[in-house]
Amino acid sequence: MLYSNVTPEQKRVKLRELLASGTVQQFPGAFNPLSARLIEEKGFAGVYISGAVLANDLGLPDIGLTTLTEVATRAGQIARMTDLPSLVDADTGFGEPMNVARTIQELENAGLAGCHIEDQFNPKRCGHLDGKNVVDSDTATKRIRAAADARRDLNFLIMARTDIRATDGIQAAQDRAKALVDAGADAIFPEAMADLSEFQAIRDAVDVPILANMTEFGKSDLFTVDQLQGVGVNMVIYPVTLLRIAMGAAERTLESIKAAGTQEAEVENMLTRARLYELVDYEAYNQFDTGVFNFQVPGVR
Ligand SMILES: C[C@](O)(C(=O)O)[C@H](CC(=O)O)C(=O)O
Ligand SMILES: [Mg+2]
Repeated sequence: MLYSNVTPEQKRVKLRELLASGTVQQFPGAFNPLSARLIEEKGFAGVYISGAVLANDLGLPDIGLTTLTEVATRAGQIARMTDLPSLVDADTGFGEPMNVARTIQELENAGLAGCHIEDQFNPKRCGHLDGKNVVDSDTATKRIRAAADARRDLNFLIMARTDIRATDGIQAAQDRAKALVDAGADAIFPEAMADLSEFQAIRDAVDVPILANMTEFGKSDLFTVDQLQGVGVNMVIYPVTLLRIAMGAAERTLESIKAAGTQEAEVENMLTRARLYELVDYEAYNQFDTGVFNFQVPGVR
């Protein structure tokens, strides 16, 4: 009932264990708190909270318009609804190193297990689009050092994302990954890898866990868990997948209602009322104090 009873500290320990397991851990992107429940129920290892989804959900493009407050608030709402560890996309960390330090503490306060901070210039771009720019190594490593020093829970995961592959190639990505690890990064997110051999190149360059971003319509093919396991990847995210599929269904349904004058044909594709109640654990609320409350809805389907 209400929120997860697993503490943020426990979730951070869990995330560390998952990343040390030697097998690829799948983190689908939750587009709202309820979808995090679904991700947990279906047996995934953890929940990813995408900056693109957060921005797009507000009707905005993913170009660094969202604020720390918006991201920490929404990520906290998602994280508290699941027992799983949640990793959030903190974009460029919302400013200079001191802002990055505050970002980390706010995300700790919001109950996240970790976050990633990237080396793009502001305004940032989607990592799979052309025309993005990266900061120099000094600026990038200062961001990560500030992040690592700011945490009060040493298990809060600081993942450094580098977008440098697109601008300077895979060798530069290897060098940048090494520098970010030296600056205190616990894990590396090499963005927009062209193929599996590039993930292998990053694996060869650093000893920390690495993440694969399997976003659709991007620069990378959609590799399977087995393929990613083969090149030493530790964690895979499907950041925008659930939002894309949900919005696709919403669009088709609106068209269908418009054309048919009723949603009747779409009902079979819907989450039923009973299933929705199950996901929000309606029954537990009923049990809370049956003497005072009685929310029973007999025969719900
Ligand atoms: C992972 C990512 O940073 C995100 O915000 O989810 C995006 C995903 C996308 O736009 O498809 C990215 O820059 O790759
Ligand atoms: Mg992002």
